Amino acid sequence: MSKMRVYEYAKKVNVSSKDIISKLKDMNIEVSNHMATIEEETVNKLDHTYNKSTDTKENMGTKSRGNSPQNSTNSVNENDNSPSKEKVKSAPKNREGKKHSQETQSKEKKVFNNNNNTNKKGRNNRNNKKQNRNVKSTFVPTPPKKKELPEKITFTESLTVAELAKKLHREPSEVIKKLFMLGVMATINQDLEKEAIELIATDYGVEVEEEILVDNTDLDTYFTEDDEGSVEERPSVVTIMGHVDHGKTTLLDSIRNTKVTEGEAGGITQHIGAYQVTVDGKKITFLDTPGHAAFTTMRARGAQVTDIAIIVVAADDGVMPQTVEAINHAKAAEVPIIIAVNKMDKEAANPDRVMQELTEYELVPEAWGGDTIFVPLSALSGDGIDDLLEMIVLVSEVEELKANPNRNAIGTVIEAQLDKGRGSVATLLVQNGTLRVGDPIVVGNTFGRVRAMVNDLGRRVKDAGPSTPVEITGLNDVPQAGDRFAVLDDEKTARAVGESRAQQALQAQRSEKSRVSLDNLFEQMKQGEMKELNLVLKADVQGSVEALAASLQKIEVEGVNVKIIHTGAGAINESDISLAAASNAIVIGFNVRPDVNAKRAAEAEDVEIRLHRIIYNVIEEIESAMKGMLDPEFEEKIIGQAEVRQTFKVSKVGTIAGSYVVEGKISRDSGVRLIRDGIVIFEGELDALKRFKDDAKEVAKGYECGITIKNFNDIKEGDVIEAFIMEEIKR
Ligand SMILES: Nc1nc2c(ncn2[C@@H]2O[C@H](COP(=O)(O)OP(=O)(O)OP(=O)(O)O)[C@@H](O)[C@H]2O)c(=O)[nH]1
Repeated sequence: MSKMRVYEYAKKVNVSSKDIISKLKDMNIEVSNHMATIEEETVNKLDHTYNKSTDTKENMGTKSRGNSPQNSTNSVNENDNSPSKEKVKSAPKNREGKKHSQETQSKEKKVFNNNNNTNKKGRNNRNNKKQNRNVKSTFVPTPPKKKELPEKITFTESLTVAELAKKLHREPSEVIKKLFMLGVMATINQDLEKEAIELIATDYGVEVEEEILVDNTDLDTYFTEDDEGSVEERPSVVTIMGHVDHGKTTLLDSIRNTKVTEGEAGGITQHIGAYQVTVDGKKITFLDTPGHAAFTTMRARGAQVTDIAIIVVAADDGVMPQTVEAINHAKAAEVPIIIAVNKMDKEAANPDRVMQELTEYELVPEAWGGDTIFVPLSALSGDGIDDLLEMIVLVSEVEELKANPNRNAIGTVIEAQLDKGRGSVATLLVQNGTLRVGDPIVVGNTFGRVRAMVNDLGRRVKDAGPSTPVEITGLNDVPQAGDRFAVLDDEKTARAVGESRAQQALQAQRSEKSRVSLDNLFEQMKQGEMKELNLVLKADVQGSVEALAASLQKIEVEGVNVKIIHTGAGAINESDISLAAASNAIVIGFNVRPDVNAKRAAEAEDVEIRLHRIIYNVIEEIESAMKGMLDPEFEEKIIGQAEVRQTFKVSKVGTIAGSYVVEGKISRDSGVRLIRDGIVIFEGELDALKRFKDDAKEVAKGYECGITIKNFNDIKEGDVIEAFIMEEIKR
């Protein structure tokens, strides 16, 4: 027998082409469709099968379809020597088949009729079994390589076609075909969108689930909401703001002195950046850094720690620029405002004026029909402070401030610094949960285990609940004020998260670094016409760093702004220098010195280090440095005049003005103006300046010269040629 086409053979043995294709597939012979040619050898094999089973053909065509799966299985069991037993048992094929028949059969008939239609195959498998049973010890087709479909696949974000195929235990080509049928054109390495993945999986009848990656290095993920049932009332956190000298510090001190010791007999207050007082059995937490700079710095870092803002206004001074700033900061943060009208003991005190002025900022006292609380007091004498505290308690109650003490602590860094004896010391404000000694913790880009906790009275404590400020030790590095912290379940995770956060921060710093490389600096300047002065700031304590940074960032010299690329507490180290070197920055040390390695590196890399002890000096120095690096400003200076006495027209050269220098000099590189009857006719550049036949660099007063002007020939006798240069003005 010779070669023949599938349909011819099907006709010959009186079965459908589809059956033949399936049969061939079972024999591991791929044919594309019913027109495909089958080799003689294959024909022989088929003959072998079909001839032997011609007596069962009837069964093949009809009965097998009617067979219950049970029968089918039984029939196989009878004929156990066949490897196809496993195949029959493979349930997913049925599942897959069912899916197909329901959803995509019609489509598949068009495209997958060649080899992929498992529905048909399933039926044929059963046919095979039937044959195998009836035709014992005949040719047994090798089982196809297809593996079972998985029950379920998962993916994160996306999968390539190849990855999806692998997960489905299918050939990529098969998946590509399916995608094509579903209207998606894809190549093997193409990333598939979620919809496409779901479409394919559903088509195979495989469950699919997208796994959302939780980035455990993002501290946000730990700042979760608590359910209603688990939260309890917590103390409010209060910030005091106001204009210079209106009495913020005095107020903070007098509250602390009168109240802290009252509650905690014998306690010696300790400055840790925040303290708590007890009023009518309720606690209030005060942030101890007066002024809105700290408040804003924290807010800028995404830390919302303040619940209530007290704005101090001196009754003898009234609303001042920083009062307004403070109001705006509080409003921007959407925290309730209480106005403390201070210095009421003073004769010049005029609380009505304060109230009047504040109405402009929508802060209207209750007595005047508004809802702003005004408390007249004297921070100095202590009068009215109790009223203020009562009002704070009242507002806290209205605000319904709640937290869940029974969870891992989360919160914000109030202050942090490097202590010679204790290492990294950080004041944390617990905002939710309870912080305990021994807790594994991630603080900003640092990590550790809470070694010791000290409260605002300098006492060691074992735990700290919501709204409590505590100073902790045990971190691997100094975090920054405004950094957030979270307690993790175990130290290993804390370390991993902390380390990877530090790494990320470093990378972010590096990428920032590469933004101001020599390669793109010019481009940047050209685009934004903006120059930046990069600075690395190091100071003894984090507080000074922040103060310094805030002041420096305020410096404005036209067109140039300060960019602080790195700050930190502690000595200037080698990494500061390498960062500065890479980003063309100046290093400023405030009350700190470079260590030996840093000194060496700075010399090698030619990095400038500026050491200061007074903030004002730093600012002044930077300001003048910035002025120096501005584009120079130019001023025009007239250097001379020449009278045109004669003109010569020379082809190719143009008009040559035979001139006489009447004043100053004319130089080769000067700009020129042609003046006729006192009117400037033309302004441009000198083209050539000659003395007789020779080029001259400059021609002084009293000498004759030949002048040509670039792109200008309309020169007449009697014209005046004025020469000028642009001179740089020193700032
Ligand atoms: N008479 C009187 N003087 C007060 C009162 N409160 C504060 N002062 C005085 O006002 C001056 C400034 O007070 P501070 O508490 O330093 O003011 P501040 O707002 O903290 O000032 P900065 O820290 O410079 O922003 C000090 O001399 C205080 O003694 C008060 O209630 N009555």
